[in-house]
Amino acid sequence: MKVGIVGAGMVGSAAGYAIALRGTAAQLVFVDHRPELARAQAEDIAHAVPFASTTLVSAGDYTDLDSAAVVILAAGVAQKPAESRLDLLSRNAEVFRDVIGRVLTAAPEAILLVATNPVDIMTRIATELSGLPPARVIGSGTILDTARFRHLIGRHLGIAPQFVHAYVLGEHGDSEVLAWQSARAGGLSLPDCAAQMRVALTDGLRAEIDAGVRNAAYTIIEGKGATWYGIGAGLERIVRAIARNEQAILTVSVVAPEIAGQSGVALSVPRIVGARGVTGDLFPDLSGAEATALAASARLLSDTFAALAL
Ligand SMILES: NC(=O)C1=CN([C@@H]2O[C@H](COP(=O)(O)OP(=O)(O)OC[C@H]3O[C@@H](n4cnc5c(N)ncnc54)[C@H](O)[C@@H]3O)[C@@H](O)[C@H]2O)C=CC1
Ligand SMILES: CC(=O)C(=O)O
Repeated sequence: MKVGIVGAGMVGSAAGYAIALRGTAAQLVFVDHRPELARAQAEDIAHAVPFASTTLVSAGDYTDLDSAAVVILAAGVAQKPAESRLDLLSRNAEVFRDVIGRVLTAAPEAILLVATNPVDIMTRIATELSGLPPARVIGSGTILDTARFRHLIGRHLGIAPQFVHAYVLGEHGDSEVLAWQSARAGGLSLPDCAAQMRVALTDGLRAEIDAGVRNAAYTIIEGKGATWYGIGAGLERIVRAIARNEQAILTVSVVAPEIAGQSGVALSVPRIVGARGVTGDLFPDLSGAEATALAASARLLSDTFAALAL
């Protein structure tokens, strides 16, 4: 399978590195409006391949995306310290107006995988600009927030995060919703698992985990200017689900006819991902407060999109 990556900065290159190390794609092509950056990233990542896989890594222009099955969109500006993801919207909408048509001319059959922030609204914009069915325009959504949630729960309980089933829903951003009610580990609810592992799961501890997930990007950006490893691995995970037609359950963002009281909004719930893109949604049990917060998150995304003159 051929994968294209438009935007060869920190996120695009981290995704490409993860894909090349795991051999998820047979061929990987970087495109950037700074061609020298795309070339340098491709060359650097190609030098990792002999240690790991047989992925052919190159840089090119849009025409080199021909026959790509997936194109990752990681082009645009990223947050500076104290900026929110929503602050990036008008600048990155402009980038997508430049990029989407060119990608589809070269690779009309591709699934678009959006990473650029604010990712939910950029997914909605990419869906509108491309005219593709929503199943084929997938935002990375809260895949990263879900990983952060599983990491913190697993660390607290003393179990590997792969065995924690807990999801972050809604916006990939400040209004996201940690779905505690449905979270499980080892077939147990979290309170039961915590009791059997003899660890406390107090309200204070839940609040600490909530803040750790919600504020992770701000803390990391404060420390090193941007985040890239987590999302790079998350993007590889989505590409793998498509490449292997896994029907994996991942929290990704697609435009839905109606969700959490809003129509046409893109936000994350657990979704089934395979070769045809997203083919189904799952709705975890939510507490009353979680359902209210999800509706508020959907409303925020809907209102922000409506305020954007496309
Ligand atoms: N979805 C998620 O969970 C995450 C999303 N992000 C987002 O990913 C995006 C990229 O972040 P970084 O890689 O850190 O930024 P970066 O600045 O390192 O890379 C962005 C790249 O886009 C390129 N670019 C800009 N305009 C372009 C255009 N019109 N055509 C082609 N290429 C263009 C730039 O030359 C640059 O190489 C940001 O919007 C950031 O907020 C970052 C982390 C996590
Ligand atoms: C930057 C960003 O969206 C994140 O790390 O969550």
